[in-house]
Amino acid sequence: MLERTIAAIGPLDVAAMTAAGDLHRRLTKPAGSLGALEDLSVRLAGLAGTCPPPLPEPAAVAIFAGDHGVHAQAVTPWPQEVTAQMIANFLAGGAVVNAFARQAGASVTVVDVGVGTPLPTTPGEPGPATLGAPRLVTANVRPGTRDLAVTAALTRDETRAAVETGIRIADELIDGGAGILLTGDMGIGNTTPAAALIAAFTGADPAETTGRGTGVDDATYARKVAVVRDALRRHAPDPADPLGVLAAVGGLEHAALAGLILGAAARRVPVLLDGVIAVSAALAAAALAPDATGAMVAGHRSAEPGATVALHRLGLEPLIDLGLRLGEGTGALLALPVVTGAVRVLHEVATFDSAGVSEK
Ligand SMILES: Cc1cc2ncn([C@H]3O[C@H](COP(=O)(O)O)[C@@H](O)[C@H]3O)c2cc1C
Ligand SMILES: O=C(O)c1cccnc1
Repeated sequence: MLERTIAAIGPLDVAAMTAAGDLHRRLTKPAGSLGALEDLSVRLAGLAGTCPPPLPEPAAVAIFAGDHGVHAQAVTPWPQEVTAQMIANFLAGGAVVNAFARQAGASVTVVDVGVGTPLPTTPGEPGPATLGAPRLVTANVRPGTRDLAVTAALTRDETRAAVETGIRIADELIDGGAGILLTGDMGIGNTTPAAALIAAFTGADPAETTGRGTGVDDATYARKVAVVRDALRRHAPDPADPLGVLAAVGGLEHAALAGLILGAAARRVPVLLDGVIAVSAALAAAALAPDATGAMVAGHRSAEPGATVALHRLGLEPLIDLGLRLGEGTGALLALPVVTGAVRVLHEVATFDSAGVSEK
């Protein structure tokens, strides 16, 4: 499934991009006046292979949840059970991501790809990922990763299973009608593997890729950087072997998000990236299929320093920069109206000719 998906990912359609650029020049506004929205809409035309590209509606957030063996290294002050407890909160509609999803009109799908503690009784309906009320998909590859400070976090088979879960969720959501996918994550400790992945794929120093996550103190931060540094030394992951990197120092939600991104790219549907977990997964997706970057839209710049390192490597400019450091998909949801607006311009704005407006 992974190989088939990678093979389906192709470059942007140049003719559709040229048509979008030409259309922009005829719309009733000074050329270039919509800044980054113009480039984005041109790229989305290239992704869709048509101008104007379809409006990115409806939107579907997929929150991949997993636990982390590296929690044992005290890299986060939060107990591991919070991952499962937050899943219950997502399904009950009480988290920040739910509030923003309601505002944006987006569906929420929670995927247990590797939660390590039992889920509290879940009010959500189990079943396939579709558009609608928050729902839970159970696809638990293993109950949390192994401790990457001691051994490889995952086997290659487990990594592939998580990536393919992400691809399957992308397919289900798109088959259900989604016009854009948004990445979400939940996993106490997951900023540590994200920092390790970004360092492994970019070659940046762990001090540049590691942040304070949920807000760790100085001692915990120093420990976290050391854990990432030691893990890279121990595993020496090869960036030319993306599954190997994910297996050595990644997480199940990171692997599944890489799959979601690849799945969206293969279907030529845009995928709006959230924060540092998402962009670390995006580096893995781009290493597996370089053309996948054509489908990626960076929602926001996470306050986590690794996010900026990853975005730079991916060549993506984030749409908003609000100092968010939450995850869940919150930054992607806030950016969604910007993406929709960029495309709507190509659908609805009059041309100088049609509106009888004089050109300069
Ligand atoms: C109540 C709560 C809600 C969250 N929602 C997202 N995260 C975010 O914080 C975690 C990563 O940070 P670290 O690596 O420092 O543990 C992830 O679960 C991420 O999704 C949350 C964290 C907490 C505590
Ligand atoms: O950028 C993120 O996604 C993020 C930042 C801090 C904690 N959890 C997630």
